Amino acid sequence: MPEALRPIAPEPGASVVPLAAPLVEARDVTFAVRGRRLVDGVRLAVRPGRSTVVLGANGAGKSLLLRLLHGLIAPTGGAVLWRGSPLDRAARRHQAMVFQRPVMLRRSARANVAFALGVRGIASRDRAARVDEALERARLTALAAQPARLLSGGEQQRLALARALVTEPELLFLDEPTASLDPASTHAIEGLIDDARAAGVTIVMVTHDRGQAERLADDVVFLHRGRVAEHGPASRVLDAPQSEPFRAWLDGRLYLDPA
Ligand SMILES: Nc1ncnc2c1ncn2[C@@H]1O[C@H](COP(=O)(O)OP(=O)(O)OP(=O)(O)O)[C@@H](O)[C@H]1O
Repeated sequence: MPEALRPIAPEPGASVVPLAAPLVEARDVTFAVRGRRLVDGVRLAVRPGRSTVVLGANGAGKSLLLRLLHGLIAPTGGAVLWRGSPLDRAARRHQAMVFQRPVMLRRSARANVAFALGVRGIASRDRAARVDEALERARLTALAAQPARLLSGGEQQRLALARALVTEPELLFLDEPTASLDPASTHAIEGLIDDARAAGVTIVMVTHDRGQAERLADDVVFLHRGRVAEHGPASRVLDAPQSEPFRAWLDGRLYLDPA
C-alpha cells in the first residue's frame, strides 16, 4: 500500500473514542508551484455530518485547499482520499462546490438548476419536481423564469446553493459564499447552509467572518502559510487559540512571521 494511503496511526495517549470514518481526508497534501509550497503537508480528516470552517489570512491557501479536496486541482505531494480511497471522478459526484462569485449559465434560474441534474445523468422527466423543490427552498420560485445573470448578487448566490443542493451531495464545499453580500443576503445563505447541515450534508467552508464560523462551525481549521496551524472543535479553538498567528487573526492584529 502506498505510504500516502496507509491509515494514520493514533498518537500515543490519544483518545480512543471511536470516530466515524472520514468522508474526505487530506494525507500530507502539498501543492507547490515553482518550488513554492502554497499548501504544505496538510493532514485533515473531515467526518460525515460535521461542518468544518477554514479560516486564515489572505493568501494562506484556503481556496487552494478546497480545490484540492474537491479534486479540481491535483496535489503535487500526498493524496486526497474519499471514504479511504483515492478521490476520483465517481467520488466527486457525491460532492458539490459553491464559489464566492457564482458562474451562471446564460439561461433561466430554473434551467441553471435543471442543468446540474442533467450533468448528473438525471432524466429530464425526473428533474422538474426536484428543481421546483430546490428553488422553493432557496425562495426563488417567483424568479424561476428570470435569466439567472440578471438576478442580484444575493439571489445568484442562493441560486448557486440551490444548484449545488439539488444534486443531493454528501459533501458541500463553500468558498466564501457570503463575501460580497449584505447582512440580509448573508442571513438567507446561512439559513440554507444550516438546512443542509440539518439534512446531514457535510460542509467544508472558507470564510473570513469569525461570527459566521461561530454560527456554522462544528470544527475550525486555521491555515497559516499553507499549513494547518490549528484544528479542533470550534468552541475550543475559537475560545482558546494556541498559535500566535491565529490569536493575531482573531484580534485583527497584523502578524509578521519572525525573520
Ligand atoms: N495556480 C496557482 N499558481 C500559482 N500560485 C497560485 C495559484 N493559485 C493560488 N496561488 C497563490 O497561492 C496562494 C494561496 O492562494 P489561495 O487563493 O488559496 O489563498 P486564500 O487563503 O484563499 O486567500 P484569500 O483569503 O485572499 O482568498 C496565494 O499567494 C496565491 O497567489
